[in-house]
Amino acid sequence: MASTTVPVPPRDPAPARSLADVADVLGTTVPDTVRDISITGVCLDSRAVRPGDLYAALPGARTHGARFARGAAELGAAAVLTDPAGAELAADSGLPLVVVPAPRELLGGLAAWLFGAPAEQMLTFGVTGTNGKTTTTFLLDGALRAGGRRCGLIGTVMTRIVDEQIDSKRTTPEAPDLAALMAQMVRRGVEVCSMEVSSHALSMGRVDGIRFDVAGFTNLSQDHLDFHPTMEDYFAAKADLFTPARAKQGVVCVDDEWGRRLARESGVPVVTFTTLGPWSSGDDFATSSSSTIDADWRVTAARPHEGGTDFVLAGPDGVTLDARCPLPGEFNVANTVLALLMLVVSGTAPGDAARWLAAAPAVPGRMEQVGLTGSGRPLAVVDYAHTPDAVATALRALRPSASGRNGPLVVVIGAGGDRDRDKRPKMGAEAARHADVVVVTDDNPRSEVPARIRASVLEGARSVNGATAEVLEVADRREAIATGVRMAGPNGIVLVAGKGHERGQEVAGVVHPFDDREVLVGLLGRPGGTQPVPVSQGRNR
Ligand SMILES: CC(=O)N[C@H]1[C@@H](OP(=O)(O)OP(=O)(O)OC[C@H]2O[C@@H](n3ccc(=O)[nH]c3=O)[C@H](O)[C@@H]2O)O[C@H](CO)[C@@H](O)[C@@H]1O[C@H](C)C(=O)N[C@@H](C)C(=O)N[C@H](CCC(=O)O)C(=O)O
Ligand SMILES: Nc1ncnc2c1ncn2[C@@H]1O[C@H](COP(=O)(O)OP(=O)(O)OP(=O)(O)O)[C@@H](O)[C@H]1O
Ligand SMILES: N[C@H](CCC[C@H](N)C(=O)O)C(=O)O
Repeated sequence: MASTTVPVPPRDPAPARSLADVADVLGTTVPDTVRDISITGVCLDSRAVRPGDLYAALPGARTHGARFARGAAELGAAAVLTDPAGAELAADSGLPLVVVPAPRELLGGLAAWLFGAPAEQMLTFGVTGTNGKTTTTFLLDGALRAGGRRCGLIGTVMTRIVDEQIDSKRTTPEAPDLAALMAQMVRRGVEVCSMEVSSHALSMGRVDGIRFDVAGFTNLSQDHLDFHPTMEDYFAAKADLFTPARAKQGVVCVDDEWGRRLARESGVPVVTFTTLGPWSSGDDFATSSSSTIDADWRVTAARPHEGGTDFVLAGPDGVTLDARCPLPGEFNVANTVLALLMLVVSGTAPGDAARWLAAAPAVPGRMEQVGLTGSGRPLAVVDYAHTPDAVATALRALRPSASGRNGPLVVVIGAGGDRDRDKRPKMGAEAARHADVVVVTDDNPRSEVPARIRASVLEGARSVNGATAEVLEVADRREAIATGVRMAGPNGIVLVAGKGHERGQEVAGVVHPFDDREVLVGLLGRPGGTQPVPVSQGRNR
């Protein structure tokens, strides 16, 4: 089906409610003089207010939204919801104020109420974890489409309502936008919504007011330690999705210790699975029975092939299922099993789920082969690896292909500014451990000094004992990619990591158009269409 793209999320007005009713839902009251004011929406960004909105003026890390109440009034806001500090700041806006101690905590419930609890009118899948959320939601969405369902998708790469594509501002939208989006989905007959649930979203109440039919957990490894003080806090944020207020049931990958802990501590019933075992690449299925991890389902055999992996999944009561991961990279088997079991626990027959998943399309910017290869050109792959674990995972997945081609494995890598500083040297170190050549460059420096970020990545790359990788610094990303292509040579592989589907490079508050894939196409030429990368996968953990 052809897709259309619109620049901003669609938002229909909500059914009109009186300000008195709104205040009542928030557990407070408003003066009689303003009780009949009509509210037809809620918005927490003064710049996006529409006539009739309740402007939620929230305190933040950088500023207080109440400072922008006058701007909201100019755009037609009908009233302001804020806290006592905001009430003072918003006093000159001329708008009626609804004042509560912690407005962010009430926003999700309010938005859900205003829009008629849209999440309850669809089947909802929520996926969390450090890596794999986008991939798993795309797999769910692709499978359900293959099964003929009308679908909605919300995540980092895009938001989609049936066949309409909308750019995503972030991984998980703020609660008012989410409720409005879901109301649109319901209006357009969406039966199933698959969405990513970031730890920021869970911590900041963006999914309050939604109780997912099935929650899924991929894995946990270091990221976002700028926002979460510790890994423990990061885990707690993710684990919160597995509580009765947020989900009815869950599926948990127990390949890592965090997943095993989540399975033990989950507040909702969960089905667990592991993909670990001595199965490995090769022409024949290698079987495994020795994994000691306790899990309801396990991958017992696997056979990688061009563009994916066929595998056998064994479940309770001796059930076995032949399934296919339609994406390259062994790590995608875990994402596929997660999607498969989320479908199964929601009532899809296992055989149907496996068949539909095998037909799911590739995910933009995830292990995506770009540009022409052969005739003196290397194999170029764009991947969104932007954590130490993902960098290692992506490079491990490509190593067998590099060996097969008898060429070097080159990675072009940077780390984002205004994000977890501690992950930078670790990303550099993983790059040096798993690649032959590391080209360190910029990746959205944002407000930081780019050279300092690069220095941190370089420091990690150069500190690995015994690593033989050649480490280069090329500040300009376009030039760095060209260097990576050159260094890979005709037999090598160049992995351009970190930006995946992104179409901009954010420097000092300005987003400059930039797409790794376009740069590679410029260097290597455009094939008939992008295909999944033909990695011959070995064990890559
Ligand atoms: C840490 C974080 O997530 N912060 C988000 C949070 O910021 P904040 O509460 O500190 O707000 P602030 O910037 O101080 O502003 C205060 C209030 O004034 C409002 N405001 C501000 C300026 C203005 O002109 N008008 C206006 O109304 C803002 O909307 C906000 O409500 O609320 C803001 C309003 O929605 C978000 O823009 C901001 O996201 C920032 C930009 C961000 O980069 N978030 C990223 C890290 C994020 O959320 N990422 C996760 C994915 C992570 C993953 O990879 O797993 C995501 O779900 O996207
Ligand atoms: N199950 C997995 N285990 C380890 N690494 C993975 C897994 N799935 C994906 N990755 C790696 O992580 C990168 C990001 O994958 P994906 O976009 O699916 O994750 P995400 O959780 O949505 O990330 P983000 O929250 O930053 O959007 C991929 O490009 C790949 O390198
Ligand atoms: N969702 C992640 C994406 C990071 C991607 C990378 N390109 C960067 O800018 O750090 C974040 O916002 O931290």
